[in-house]
Amino acid sequence: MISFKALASLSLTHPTGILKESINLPASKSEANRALIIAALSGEGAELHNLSEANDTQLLQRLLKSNEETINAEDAGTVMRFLTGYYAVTGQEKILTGTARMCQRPIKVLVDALRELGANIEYLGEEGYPPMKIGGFKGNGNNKLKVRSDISSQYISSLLMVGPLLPDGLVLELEGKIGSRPYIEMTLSLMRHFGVNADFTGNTITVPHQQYKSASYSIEPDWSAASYWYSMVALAHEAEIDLPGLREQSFQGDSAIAGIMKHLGVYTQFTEQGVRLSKRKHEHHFSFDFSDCPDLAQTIVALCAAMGVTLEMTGVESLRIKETDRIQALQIEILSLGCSLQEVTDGVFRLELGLIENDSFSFRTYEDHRMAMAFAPLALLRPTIIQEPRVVRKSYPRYWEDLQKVGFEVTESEE
Ligand SMILES: O=C(O)C1=C[C@@H](OP(=O)(O)O)[C@@H](O)[C@H](O)C1
Ligand SMILES: C=C(OP(=O)(O)O)C(=O)O
Repeated sequence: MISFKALASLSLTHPTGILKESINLPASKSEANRALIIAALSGEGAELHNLSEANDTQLLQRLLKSNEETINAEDAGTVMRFLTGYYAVTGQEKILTGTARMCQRPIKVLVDALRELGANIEYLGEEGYPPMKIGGFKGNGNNKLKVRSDISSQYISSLLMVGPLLPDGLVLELEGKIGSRPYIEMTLSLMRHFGVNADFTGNTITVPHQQYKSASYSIEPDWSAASYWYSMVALAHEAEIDLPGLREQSFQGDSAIAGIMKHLGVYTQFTEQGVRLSKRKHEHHFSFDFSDCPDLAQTIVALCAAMGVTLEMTGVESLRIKETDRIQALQIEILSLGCSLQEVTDGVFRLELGLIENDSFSFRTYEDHRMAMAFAPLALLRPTIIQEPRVVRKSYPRYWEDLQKVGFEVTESEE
């Protein structure tokens, strides 16, 4: 048994290229982390099933029980943003910090909005970034706010979840482009599931003052994690992969992967149990706007580069402020596939193809789980080394074991 947690890098090959298996995906960390915050805000009674084994969810569960003054959100964006709203409005005195990268991920939009609502938040380092000291809520602030929605939807989700607790509720007017919109809808859907009404019309979201009600909720498997299995099916010689538990009517915007992959070589059959993926012909050019599903961009760039599909993509502005600068990380890593990714006009990126000349690949992961998971399927083409494989723990800790289940040979690498 290999301890993937301890490895500096690992080597992947797939001797047959034939994939036939049923894979139990981890539960969605996005759904789980909303449900945990709502459960904490509603007091007793919320019953959550299938909570994710993802570190982001395990961490939030631990932190919500912690009496420590200093709270470390590590590299988890939802944990940082959701706890900021939660501690601020419940008046808990906390110092909230994270990894070095987390302290470079902006939080000003959320902090400004919470201050207007009556929160007391002080930056302990650079203005606009964690770490922060939170405490002492005076709940008589202005409850009608204008909030920028073009940087991160997590600020909006954080505000919405505490909205029902505010004495006069909350009215948010979203300014600018609405990025990652399905994540805002997911927040509202889960709030409704726990008995709270909210209205989203045009650019305005209204959440009256109300109480969350107890309910039970079973977290759906993670559609973002499913995207790597789509990639593997597309690159395999033969494949039939079942992903039980996924729903066609999902709260997760990343279920868009089913539609995307119609063009890129995978047929999705929705069954009573979940989905069944099989191979179909792919197109040779693909254009897509990732504004609603930014976490799928790395999967699609790596896959198109490997399959020789030219790609034009937009809606990827937020990629620069995630676990790493994902645009830059992609630009560097696809060089070994002979490809380049260039911004051709403002916000429009084009993947230019080249010849794959290497007999094997080695990919760096930049402390970003999605770099590791998006490039690993390329081991179906050439022996592939993935550096710092432990990054997958953020959302999909059993990823490497699941690859072994479908016949990948996964060994420790010297590199
Ligand atoms: O709310 C959420 O659960 C998330 C929202 C998205 O972030 P942005 O809103 O910052 O794009 C997404 O990239 C992230 O993985 C999870
Ligand atoms: C961007 C991500 O997560 P977060 O922003 O929650 O750290 C992600 O999981 O791809």
